[in-house]
Amino acid sequence: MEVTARAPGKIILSGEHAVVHGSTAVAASINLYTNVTVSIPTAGNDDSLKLQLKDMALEFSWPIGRIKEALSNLGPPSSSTPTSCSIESIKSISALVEEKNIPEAKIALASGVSAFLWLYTSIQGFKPATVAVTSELPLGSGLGSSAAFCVALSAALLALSDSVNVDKQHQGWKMFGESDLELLNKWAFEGEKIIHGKPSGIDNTVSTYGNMIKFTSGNLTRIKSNMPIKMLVTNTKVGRNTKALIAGVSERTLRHPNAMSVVFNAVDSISNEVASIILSPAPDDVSITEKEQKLEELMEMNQGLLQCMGVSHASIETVLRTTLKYKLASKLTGAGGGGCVLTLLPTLLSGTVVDKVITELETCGFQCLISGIGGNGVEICIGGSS
Ligand SMILES: Nc1ncnc2c1ncn2[C@@H]1O[C@H](COP(=O)(O)OP(=O)(O)O)[C@@H](O)[C@H]1O
Ligand SMILES: C[C@@](O)(CCOP(=O)(O)O)CC(=O)O
Ligand SMILES: [Mg+2]
Repeated sequence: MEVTARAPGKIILSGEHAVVHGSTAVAASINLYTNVTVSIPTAGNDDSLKLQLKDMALEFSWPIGRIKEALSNLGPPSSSTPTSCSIESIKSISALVEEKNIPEAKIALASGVSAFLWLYTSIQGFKPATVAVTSELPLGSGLGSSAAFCVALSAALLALSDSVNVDKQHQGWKMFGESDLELLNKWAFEGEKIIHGKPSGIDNTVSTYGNMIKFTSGNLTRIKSNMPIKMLVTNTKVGRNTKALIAGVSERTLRHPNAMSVVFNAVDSISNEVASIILSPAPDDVSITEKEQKLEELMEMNQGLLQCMGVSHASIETVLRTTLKYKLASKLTGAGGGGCVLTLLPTLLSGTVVDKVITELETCGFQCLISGIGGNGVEICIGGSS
């Protein structure tokens, strides 16, 4: 039996980090996906669990007996009850990951492999399987690869469990029903906790549901955009770690609680305004231009507040300076500290200017892409035979 799931990455239009502290944020899915295929053998003598990270040509394999021994404290799997990984289980899982001697240059993968082991054993138990992963998303760049990985993995694993109802006859990509989406989003959040430390849940939620969402304290409101939004995404290619950046903001908050609370409140107002601008009707080009100008100003304000939180970076500042030469507004997206920067491309901006700004950014060594935003969330495709 084989199931493939694909889940999109995301951009955060406003509110990253502050959303971890209860402020509102606005995010949209992008048309770059992570694919996870889970193959469960029906018979045979291969008694191991394999994780193949195809893009990196890496394979990790554990004898099922070894996993059982390490996680002997786990009861039978309960796929309908999302459970947090205890400190004891995370220690056992870390030991299983350490045995694989991940090369130092790729050690950031360790948290993803740990999340994999937790989601797999919690949903499927101690069954042998091969899990293959590919991704169009750059890892650790602010486009939510960690959430897309957890969402696609949870979807494929749940599709093979008794907890969700999937039409096994249906050919091609299909979506889950509303209650199944809620369940898989909760599982993905448990995986994201292992990777991010203290996630807000916005990334797994937008990857699960797709489109555009407003998110506050675990609650989502779907947003139907009333204007075309075109974003240039510039990857500075400066590596960083979301978990460390979130922890840094929390430490700053402990040192300066009053000042940071004002910063988070300002971000909350910005995100609510961003959402209402996107939602409000725009009957003609003039009103679209007015809305774009307001969004640009709010992006600049949000970027200033992200600097206050200490998550900007010299490479991000270079992108800001470069795009400003063309009168374009930018802000970092995701955790910052490097990673990706968003630049709003107004509808009436000429293609020549877009080409010029991209050329100049690429000359600095950055990578640019114009992503489609607001597509479907997670989807699955049943394949193979039982
Ligand atoms: N396709 C994948 N395969 C394995 N691990 C992944 C994959 N995608 C993401 N991860 C895990 O998520 C981490 C990146 O997450 P994070 O630092 O939150 O950045 P982002 O979510 O912005 O890409 C990776 O270092 C890895 O541990
Ligand atoms: C910084 C944060 O707001 C977004 C992190 O996004 P990413 O992992 O950098 O793609 C954290 C979170 O909301 O969980
Ligand atoms: Mg992440």
